Amino acid sequence: MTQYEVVGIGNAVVDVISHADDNFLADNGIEKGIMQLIERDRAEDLYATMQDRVQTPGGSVANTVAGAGALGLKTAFIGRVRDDELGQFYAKAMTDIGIDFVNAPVAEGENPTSRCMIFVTPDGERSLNTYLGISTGLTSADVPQAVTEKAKLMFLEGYLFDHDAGKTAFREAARAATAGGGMAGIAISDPFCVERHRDDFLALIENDLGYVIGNEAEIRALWETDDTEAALAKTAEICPLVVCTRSGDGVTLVRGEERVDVPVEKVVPVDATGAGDQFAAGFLYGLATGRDLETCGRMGNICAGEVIRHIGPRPQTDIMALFKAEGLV
Ligand SMILES: Nc1ncnc2c1ncn2[C@@H]1O[C@H](COP(=O)(O)OP(=O)(O)OP(=O)(O)O)[C@@H](O)[C@H]1O
Ligand SMILES: O=C(O)C[C@@H](O)[C@H](O)C(=O)CO
Repeated sequence: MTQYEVVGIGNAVVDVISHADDNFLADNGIEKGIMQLIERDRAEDLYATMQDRVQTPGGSVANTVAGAGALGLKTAFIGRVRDDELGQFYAKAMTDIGIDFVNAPVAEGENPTSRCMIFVTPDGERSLNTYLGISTGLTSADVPQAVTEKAKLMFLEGYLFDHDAGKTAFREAARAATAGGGMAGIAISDPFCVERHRDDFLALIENDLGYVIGNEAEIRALWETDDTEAALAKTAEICPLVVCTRSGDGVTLVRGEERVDVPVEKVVPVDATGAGDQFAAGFLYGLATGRDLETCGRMGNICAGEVIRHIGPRPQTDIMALFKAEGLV
C-alpha cells in the first residue's frame, strides 16, 4: 500500500532572492541563467550586495513537493538541514504546509544549512549562486526505506547525483519505491551535472526509473547532441515517460508511441525561479490522480505559469481554482 502520493529527495536550500541588472551580473562574475556553486565567503559577499532580498524555502525537488502538497497530495520530503537558524526556518516552513519533513535538523559537527543567492534580471531570468552546505552530504542513512517503499511517485533531484553516496541512495530509493508498487523519476536539474556523470545518469534512467523530467538543454546533454528531437527520441527508448519543458514554448511529453505537445501563452516572467519545479508539481499531481498525458502537461503549465508571475519558487495562489477555471478538475 502506498502511503505517500509524492516523496521527494533533494537539496534543502534556503533561497535569498533579489533584483539586479545585467551589468551587476557581469561586474560580479555571475553567469546568467544557470546555477553556479559558490564558497561560503562569496555567499556572504553576495548576500551583502542584495538590496531588496526576500528569503524563502527553496531547493528544486523540495519546491515540487511543496507545490504537490499545496494541491492536496500526501507528500514527504527527504533532505538535510543543520539545526541552525536557516535550518529551523526551512524545516518549519515545510511542516507548516503539511509536508512530512523526514529528517530532523542535524545538531552539530557539519556544514551549515545550504543557501542560494538568486538574482532576477529585468527579463525575469534568474541566476543561481548556491552555497551547498549540509544538504549535499545526503547518504542512504538519510533515506528510510519505510518512507521510500510507500511512495506512489518518488522524485529525485539530479543535483544530488554529484556524489557517489547520493547515487547509491537514489538507486536504493528508486528500487524500494518500485518494489512497493510505486514509480520513481528524476528531475535532471543541470546539463553540467549530466556531463560529469552521463553514464550513471543513463544507467539509472534505463534500469530504475519510470519517468524523467528535464528542460531542452538537460535532455540534449544526456546524449551530447544539439538536436532536441533526437535526444527526446533516444531518451524515450530507455524510459517509459519523458517530459521535456521548453520555457515559453510549453512542454513535450512522450510515453511510448504517444506524444503530446502542450503550448503555453508566452510571457516575460516576473521571476523564472521555480518554473521547472512547479511544472513538475502540476505534472505529478496529474500523474498521481490518473489524468491523461495532455492533462498532466496542462496542469504542469498552469503551475509553472503561476510561479513565474511572482517572486519566489513556490505557489502563492490557489492553484486548484486555476485548474477548475480551465475545466481540468
Ligand atoms: N516565458 C514563459 N512563458 C510562459 N511559460 C513559461 C515561460 N518560461 C517557462 N514557462 C513555463 O515553465 C515551464 C518550465 O520552464 P523551463 O523549460 O524554462 O524549465 P526550467 O529550465 O527547468 O526552469 P527553471 O530552471 O527556471 O525552474 C515551461 O514548460 C512553461 O510551462
Ligand atoms: O531552478 C530554479 O529556478 C530554482 C529552484 O530550483 C530552487 O529554488 C533552487 O534549487 C535554488 O535553491
